[in-house]
Amino acid sequence: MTVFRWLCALPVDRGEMFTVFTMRRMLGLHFGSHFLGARSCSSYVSKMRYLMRLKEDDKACQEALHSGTILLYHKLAPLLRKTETGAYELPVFQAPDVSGILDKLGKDKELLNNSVLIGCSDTHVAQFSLDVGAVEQAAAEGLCGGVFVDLRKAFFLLQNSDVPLVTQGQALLRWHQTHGYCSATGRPTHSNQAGSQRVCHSSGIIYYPQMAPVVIVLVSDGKRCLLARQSTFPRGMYSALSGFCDMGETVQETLRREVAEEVGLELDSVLYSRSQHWPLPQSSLMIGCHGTVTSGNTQISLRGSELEDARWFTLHEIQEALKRKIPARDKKEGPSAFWVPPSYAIANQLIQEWAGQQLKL
Ligand SMILES: NC(=O)C1=CN([C@@H]2O[C@H](COP(=O)(O)OP(=O)(O)OC[C@H]3O[C@@H](n4cnc5c(N)ncnc54)[C@H](O)[C@@H]3O)[C@@H](O)[C@H]2O)C=CC1
Ligand SMILES: [Mg+2]
Repeated sequence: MTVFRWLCALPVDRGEMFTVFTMRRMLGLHFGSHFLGARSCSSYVSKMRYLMRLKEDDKACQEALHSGTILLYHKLAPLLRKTETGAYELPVFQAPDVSGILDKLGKDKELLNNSVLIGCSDTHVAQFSLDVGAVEQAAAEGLCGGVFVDLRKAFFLLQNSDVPLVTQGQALLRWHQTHGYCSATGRPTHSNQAGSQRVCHSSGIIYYPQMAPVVIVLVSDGKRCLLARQSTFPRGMYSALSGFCDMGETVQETLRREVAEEVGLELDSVLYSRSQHWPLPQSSLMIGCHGTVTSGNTQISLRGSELEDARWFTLHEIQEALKRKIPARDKKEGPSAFWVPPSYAIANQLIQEWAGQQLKL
């Protein structure tokens, strides 16, 4: 029995997720390699301390903005630029470039101060994102030499390594755009320079950017895996089961409930795999797991209108779907050929991980 199978055998109600986290760390599996990364610890610590300072010190953050880099968005659509090879990249600007563009478009250069901090390079060059939705889109595109693209589409166009920064930038901008008022007093809230919090001066309430916890689980019966589709998904796309955590639930309670609610199955065991920030439609922290059901417990029963279809797929079907161009456009296979979310999405990563483990059995 492989390590994967052995870990999967942990019962869902006794083998708490924490046990699984610890075991995976001890075994040096995926979790460890994500977590430790390749960079030296001291450079990482100094970066994190620098970012902390920028969040706490408005003056230092404003200085960092003037020497930093900025990603641009228009009504939350990131700016992309097509390269000579036909690939898309994320153009970055500096504060004087953005001031110049705003000036040419007749807008107040003060708009630059709405930039929010999203990270910094190894050499402490701060990275910001800014929404220039107040200016005319085509004029801004002309001056910036790119196009503002809906984030969903950008997932298919960008390199995977560019996606986390662009989604983080969009999510933080969206949060500011929807938290302009205090929910207790109705008065305006004010952001700090970094954009890491907003405060209502009248009530003193401080608001912090939030993500909703969501579980996503790839259920397997040992030989096949279960994927489902909502009617709003693009044609032919199936994904792993997912659902928002209810107030007061643990991760394993949500996993068990969502699988029971959506497909009428009872999970036998679960294994934490990885997590991902997902910006759509609003920020979620996706907690990705593998789940198993016993072979006598595989009869799917859909409830209500949430899922349009749910099916068991064989390893061969999954391998074909992973190879397929997405969205599926192969004329021979027809527009509704089965495909899975793009490689950046955690659903895809869970599917790939399952397929890899099946091949080792
Ligand atoms: N990155 C990835 O690979 C994937 C990401 N997702 C994301 O996971 C999220 C949850 O997926 P679903 O299966 O649709 O969830 P779900 O199964 O919990 O159903 C959504 C429904 O739950 C209710 N709900 C409860 N709490 C909510 C909250 N905090 N925000 C919004 N609705 C809430 C609403 O009625 C909503 O229509 C979605 O945002 C989706 O974009 C889903 C699949 C793959
Ligand atoms: Mg769901």
